[in-house]
Amino acid sequence: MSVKSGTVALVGKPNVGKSTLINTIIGEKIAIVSDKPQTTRNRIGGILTTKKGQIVFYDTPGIHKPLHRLGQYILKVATSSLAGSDLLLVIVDPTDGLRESDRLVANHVNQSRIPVFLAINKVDEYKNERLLQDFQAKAEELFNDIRRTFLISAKKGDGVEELLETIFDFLPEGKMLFPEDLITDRSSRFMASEVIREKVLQNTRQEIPHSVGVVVQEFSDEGNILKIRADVIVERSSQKPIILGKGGSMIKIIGTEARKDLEYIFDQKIFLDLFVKVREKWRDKDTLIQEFTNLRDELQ
Ligand SMILES: Nc1nc2c(ncn2[C@@H]2O[C@H](COP(=O)(O)OP(=O)(O)OP(=O)(O)O)[C@@H](O)[C@H]2O)c(=O)[nH]1
Repeated sequence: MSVKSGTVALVGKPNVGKSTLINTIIGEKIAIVSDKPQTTRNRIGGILTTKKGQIVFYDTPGIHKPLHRLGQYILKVATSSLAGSDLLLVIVDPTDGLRESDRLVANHVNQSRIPVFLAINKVDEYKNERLLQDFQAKAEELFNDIRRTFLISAKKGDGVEELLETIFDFLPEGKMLFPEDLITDRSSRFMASEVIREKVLQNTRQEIPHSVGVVVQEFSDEGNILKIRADVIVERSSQKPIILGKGGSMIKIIGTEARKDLEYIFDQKIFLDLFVKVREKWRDKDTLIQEFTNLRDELQ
């Protein structure tokens, strides 16, 4: 029997809901989510397999103006993820409006000459119909090759079913690209480092979230327990006490929340040990960026 298959890159400025949508589509946590822009640093594949076929969705970092070397790398991952996709799913956020950063996204998308589906996300928070129509018209003007526009809520799942059906209809006939029980192209080790980083992002403020890298030093399955030891890297010594918290209270919260999520994801008991380390200005040093962000493979 023939099936439909192809790759779809989720594209948009930071914070529009790309990672939330990929998690809703796959029905599992594939990509971490926070209310801070530039949460996603890597290209992360989420694999949807149904009777109709298989779609590989790529969550990409938000397209933005880079402020440091790490930002340049992340932008490169975001823009190079577009190439080779069968379809771009561009996400815009009416609660934030259209900004310069959406125009930056449109430049990259239009240059790619890949067909576009436009998803207007967070409609659960944006109920005024006239304003929404206005927003939709302005967003559609930005992109050259829009085939369809959808109003969705990635968080609540509204409109997502119709979106998926239409993507399947659009994709060519082909063969399954991955084994049918696989839901991501990322390793368990990668997931562990991302979930730890998510908990840092969710529990800290201002510049801390963006200054953090996570390196998994040990990941060993000891039968009845999965042992994970990881370093949380910050870029200034003044940031270390903030991550540790009073008497170690903050790192304890981060560790407990990460352990609970990882136990759910891996369906296994986990022993998680976290260490906070300082590497001055790591976000501006090439070798340290590759070491602390899992970007090494993507940038080759
Ligand atoms: N109300 C509402 N909030 C949403 C929806 N989708 C995402 N959000 C919120 O928007 C914020 C950003 O979501 P993410 O999924 O991390 O966004 P992203 O586009 O992947 O962000 P980057 O990694 O920075 O590129 C989070 O606080 C989400 O909970 C939605 O449909 N409705």
